[in-house]
Amino acid sequence: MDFPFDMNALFPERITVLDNSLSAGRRAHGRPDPLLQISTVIDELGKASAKAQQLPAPITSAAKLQATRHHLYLLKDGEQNGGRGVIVGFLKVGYKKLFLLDQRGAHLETEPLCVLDFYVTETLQRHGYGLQLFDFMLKHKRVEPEQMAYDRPSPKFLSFLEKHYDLKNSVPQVNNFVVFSGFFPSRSAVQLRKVPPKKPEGEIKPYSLMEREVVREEQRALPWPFVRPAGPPLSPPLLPSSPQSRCLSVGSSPSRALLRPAVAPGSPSHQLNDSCRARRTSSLNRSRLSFH
Ligand SMILES: CC(=O)SCCNC(=O)CCNC(=O)[C@H](O)C(C)(C)COP(=O)(O)OP(=O)(O)OC[C@H]1O[C@@H](n2cnc3c(N)ncnc32)[C@H](O)[C@@H]1OP(=O)(O)O
Repeated sequence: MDFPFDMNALFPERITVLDNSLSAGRRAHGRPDPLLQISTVIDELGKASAKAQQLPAPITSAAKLQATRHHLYLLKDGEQNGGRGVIVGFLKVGYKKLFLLDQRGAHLETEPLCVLDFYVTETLQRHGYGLQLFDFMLKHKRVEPEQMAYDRPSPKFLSFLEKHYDLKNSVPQVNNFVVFSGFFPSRSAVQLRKVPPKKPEGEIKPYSLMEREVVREEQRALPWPFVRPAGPPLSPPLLPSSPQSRCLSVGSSPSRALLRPAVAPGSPSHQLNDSCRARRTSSLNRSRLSFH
């Protein structure tokens, strides 16, 4: 991806780590970083990533990065574009409070580092750039791939994780985060706490909101399970098979959702949870067949 300005001047390093300051590190001649140009790069990458993943709206933008404590790793090839450099791709990570199910189905409160967005320019995919970005991030964050959670990984990303890090056995969840079998034993007691049996309402957030779900939530007036008033939907309804389709339970905002008690097998809620789990699993299976 090339831009009408010099990437090498903007991003001195091959891989730049950006946080909410959007500072690329160098302050040429005492002047601040050209924030506008950096913002343009992030916004365009976010749009390209959303398009590649068929998301309704970007989950990465300069404004979103400024508003969070996420880290964005940006990879350039400094020799392309007549020596001005091109942006190859990016990887965005951040810590999230998540309620996850371990292998035995017990709810656990966790706060892992999550991969939230990941994109390499179409023409440069399968050249090892994604691996360079990911390896850099692992070292920078001092984390192992199996200790991380993955926010609705795409088929390509699942293939990437299996190929490079041998991550293939995911532990079923009721939200759309994916964790692999090494996740639970490898976490320290501090990072992984078993959920106490009872907590005051509102304190526990059962299913954490995904970045990409927030995009949809921002367009909604009322959270599930409240029924929307009559009138046209604010965003198009999702087909069960569409890439944006979600388990309804994930749509509950963490700031609004309450921990629901266990439900009896056969009850409507139980069936809903089952159908959500089945849908995610089937979507993972389906996605493995649909690489192109
Ligand atoms: C939580 C999330 O962020 S989910 C969103 C992930 N992002 C996307 O799906 C956007 C589109 N895809 C991409 O941008 C890239 O393919 C990435 C970021 C997933 C991987 O980056 P790359 O530079 O292509 O990865 P890299 O070259 O290091 O590794 C290649 C491996 O990735 C996987 N992969 C990459 N592209 C593809 C593809 N088109 N089809 C299937 N697998 C692919 C394969 O395992 C591939 O190995 P192979 O070529 O031997 O089959």
